[in-house]
Formats: sequence, structure tokens, C-alpha cells
Amino acid sequence: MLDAIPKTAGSSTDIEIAVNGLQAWYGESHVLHDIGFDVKKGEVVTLLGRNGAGKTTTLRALMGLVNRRDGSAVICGEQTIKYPSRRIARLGIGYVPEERGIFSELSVEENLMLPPKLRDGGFSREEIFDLFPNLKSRLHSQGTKLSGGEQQMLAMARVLRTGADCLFLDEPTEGLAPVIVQQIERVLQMLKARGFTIILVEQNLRFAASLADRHYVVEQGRIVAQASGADGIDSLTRYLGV
Ligand SMILES: Nc1ncnc2c1ncn2[C@@H]1O[C@H](COP(=O)(O)OP(=O)(O)OP(=O)(O)O)[C@@H](O)[C@H]1O
Repeated sequence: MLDAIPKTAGSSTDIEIAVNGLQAWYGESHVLHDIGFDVKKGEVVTLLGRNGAGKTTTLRALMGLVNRRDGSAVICGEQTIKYPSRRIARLGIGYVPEERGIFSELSVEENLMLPPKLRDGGFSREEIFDLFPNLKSRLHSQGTKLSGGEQQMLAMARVLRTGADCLFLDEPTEGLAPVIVQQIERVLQMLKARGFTIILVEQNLRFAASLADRHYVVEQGRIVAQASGADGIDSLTRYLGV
């Protein structure tokens, strides 16, 4: 049923991301020193790197969720470095954080309907249930009752509903069983085929290699290497401690 999903309305907008000299701080702690990379419309790009390298902070800084940031982050032709996060989201960005952000006291349905629509062209309920059939059978379950895989699917479904056509995904496969990882991989392949632009933070190199067009390595708050395609990822393993 995945082929039944239409192209997103947002695909008429030229989403492109150009990051230069991005810096970020938590209080006095200077965490990002010089992040620079770009993502073309419809590309899947991974941010790889060891624990604590600054991958999550890069996504949070691009979403305007880090109090102090500096440098340049041009998204859809707009300089967003001083934008509040809601304005950044309205450019069509859907952020799925590592912790997934499911409200435990709300049902699946309530979680799904919670974020406001950013624009027309978001996935309908039917399209979401085609993509994630598990969610349909769990519609009235409380957030706390969901497995890790179901939470991840709900978090992704929620942003697809808003009309976002550019996704920032932080470790979507973390802690999930191989069969669920395969399911998420199929969904992301489908979104890629539909023209979504995706920045993926990932520790699972096989998963990253199967999906991404290009990879960047983050080390101590800087981009230190990059490579293209599934083969290119092999050249990066020395940075990743694998
Ligand atoms: N809320 C915070 N307050 C202070 N320091 C933080 C905070 N969040 C992260 N850090 C620090 O910022 C640095 C970068 O962390 P970040 O989470 O971006 O790394 P990461 O590459 O995503 O790693 P991981 O895979 O472990 O999440 C680390 O040194 C981390 O300890």
C-alpha cells in the first residue's frame, strides 16, 4: 500500500539547507564550534559520529531549540539563525527527537492530532494508517502502553500529518528490534522516493548506508569528514570507532 501515498504538496517548494560556521552553547559550555554542510532538495544526508560529538545539538540548533547559537543556517532560502522554532517548523521542517516526545497521558489518536498543521498536503489519517498499520490498531491506547517501535512510528506519523516535507530524524532505529528497523527503513525509502529531504542522525551504519546519499562525520562539534553513498561510509569508519 505504500505506493498509494501521493507526492507531498510541499514538493513544489525548494527546500535546501546550507549550514555554515554553526556554533551552539549550553550555558557556558561551547558545544558546536564549526558545523558546515548542505542538503539538496530530496537528498538523504546522515550525521554520523561518536556519542557526545554534537549530532543532536546540530539538529536542535537548526530547529532553534538551543538558546544560544551563531553562524549561518539557510533553510529554503531564509536565514533562520535568529528564527524561533515555530517559524523554522513552518518552512516545512518536521523534527523527530531521539526521545520521540510522545505524551504518555494522551492516546495515540490525541498524540497524532496534537501538532498544528504547517501547510496543506500533509498525510491524511488513511495515508498514515497505510504507512503504519500498527498505529490504527492502537489508536485508543495510551502513549505509555506503546512499544519503542510504535512510539517511533507515532512520532514520525505526527510530523507527516503536519505537511512537513523535510525531516530531521534523531536515531530513529535506536533500541528497536530488527524487524521494526526494517519497517522504518521501508517507510524512509518510500519518503525518499517521494522527494522528502531528510537529515538523519544514526549510529546504525548499515541502516545509514542503505538510505543516505551522503554522510558527514561530526567530531567535537565540527564536521571533520564526508563521503557519498553506501560505499563511502566504509571510508568513515575510522572516525566512528567501529
Ligand atoms: N542539555 C545539555 N546541557 C549541557 N550539555 C549538554 C546538553 N545536551 C548535550 N550536552 C553536551 O553537548 C555535547 C554534544 O551532545 P550531543 O547530544 O549533541 O551529542 P551526540 O553526538 O548527539 O551524541 P549522542 O549520540 O550521545 O546523543 C556533549 O558533550 C553533551 O554532554
